[in-house]
Parts: sequence; C-alpha cells; structure tokens
Amino acid sequence: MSTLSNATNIFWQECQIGNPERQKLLNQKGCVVWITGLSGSGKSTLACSLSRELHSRGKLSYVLDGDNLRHGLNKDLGFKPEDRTENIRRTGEVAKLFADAGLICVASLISPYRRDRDVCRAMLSDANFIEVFMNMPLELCEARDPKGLYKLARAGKIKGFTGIDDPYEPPLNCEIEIKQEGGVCPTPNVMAGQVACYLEEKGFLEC
Ligand SMILES: Nc1ncnc2c1ncn2[C@@H]1O[C@H](COP(=O)(O)OS(=O)(=O)O)[C@@H](OP(=O)(O)O)[C@H]1O
Ligand SMILES: Nc1ncnc2c1ncn2[C@@H]1O[C@H](COP(=O)(O)OP(=O)(O)O)[C@@H](O)[C@H]1O
Repeated sequence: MSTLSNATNIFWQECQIGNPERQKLLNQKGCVVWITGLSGSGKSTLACSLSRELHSRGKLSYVLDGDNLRHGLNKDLGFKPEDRTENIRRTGEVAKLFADAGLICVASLISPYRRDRDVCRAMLSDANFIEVFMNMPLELCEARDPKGLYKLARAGKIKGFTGIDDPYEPPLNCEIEIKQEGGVCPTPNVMAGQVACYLEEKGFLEC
C-alpha cells in the first residue's frame, strides 16, 4: 500500500502485521462496496441491510454513509461540484483504510460524478472495488422524498439538488445494478442478498 503526497521526505512504514494477517484473523477479504444513486434511491437502506446480513454471517463490515460523514469528517463541505469531489475523495481514502484493515466497507453516497467514483476505484485493486448502482427512477425517489428535500428543490429553496438541477452520471461498468422488476422495487433483504451473493461468489467472505 502506498500513496502519493505533496510533502517531501515522507517514507512508507511497514508493519509485521499487515493486510494478509488481518484478513486471516477475520476469515474474510477486505473490500469496498460503493453504493451510488439518487437521493431516496435506497442507498442507506441497502447499506444497513447488507451490514446486518454480513453480521449475521459472522463477517465484519462498516458503513460510511454520506449523510453521517457530513456531520464530522466532511462537515466543512457543501454541494458545489468541487466540494462533492473532495467529499468522495476523502471517503474513498477512508474506505481504502477500512478495506486494508480487512473489513467489508460499505460506502453509501450519491457520488454523482463518474470521474470521482473512478478515482476511488483507482485507489484499490479493481476487484476490491464493487460499485453498486441504485438504478431507481427519479419519479420513485421524488415520490418517496423522506426528508422533503425534493419538494424544497422543486420550489427553488435548495439549489443544485442532484437529479433536479445538478447532474447524476450513472455508472457505465458497475459490478451490481439494483433495479425495479416489473415496476416493483426489490425489498431491502432481497437487495442485500444480491450483494451478499456477489461477495460470496467472488470469495470475499472467506480467506
Ligand atoms: N444539493 C443537494 N444534492 C444532493 N443531496 C443533498 C443536497 N443538499 C442536501 N443533500 C442531502 O445530502 C445527502 C447527500 O450527501 P452525499 O455526501 O451522499 O452527497 S455527494 O455524494 O457529495 O453528492 C443526501 O442524502 P441522501 O438522501 O441519503 O442521498 C441529502 O439528504
Ligand atoms: N427496497 C425498498 N423498498 C421500499 N422502500 C424502500 C426501499 N429502499 C428504501 N426505501 C425507502 O425509501 C426511502 C429512501 O431510502 P434511503 O435508504 O434513505 O435512500 P438514500 O439513502 O438513497 O437517500 C426511505 O423511506 C426508505 O425506507
């Protein structure tokens, strides 16, 4: 694991106990499950449901939720494009640390810009970054509107709201797509099962 820095005279420190030893201890492989989608598409619901499913299987996960991170680590950031980019970059770096710790890190953020998500993907080996696209129609998200934000955005009281007057760029090559079947959204358990199956098939749930 190494990283680039603007600072000079910086050296990478290795420890005897590294990622392989931690993964063996946990009997799982660290990775990042990155959930992207519109506000109200079900990102947090899937993240929590997946975390519960993994916990029940004896697997250690940790959820990094955009809303929650904006209460602390990212509290200095707003929703301008450059702030969203920095929000995603920081979260990607934290997710990378959790994956290195051996955890299944579940990041759930709108992460509307493709380039920002790809920057996070490039922080890890490609197989260890699992992009999950909540492919829910805007109409559904807007009808749900659990926080009343779409209503405020439509009324012009929130500017630059994703999907209304700020863009959302859907993934071109995501590993997992969650979408409606016959106009019906899968239940949280079914969505979590879909992701857990992927992790199992790819060998992340053993070491
Ligand atoms: N302008 C604007 N656009 C989009 N979302 C907004 C905005 N203002 C506030 N919110 C609330 O912030 C939550 C999104 O935070 P994120 O960190 O996931 O956003 S981003 O990835 O940086 O775009 C998002 O949470 P979710 O609804 O859970 O997605 C909203 O509750
Ligand atoms: N699979 C689902 N089936 C039915 N309702 C859902 C589902 N996923 C999410 N919801 C509901 O939709 C709303 C938005 O979900 P949430 O997880 O907060 O979305 P996001 O984190 O993307 O903003 C919540 O009220 C939640 O209960």
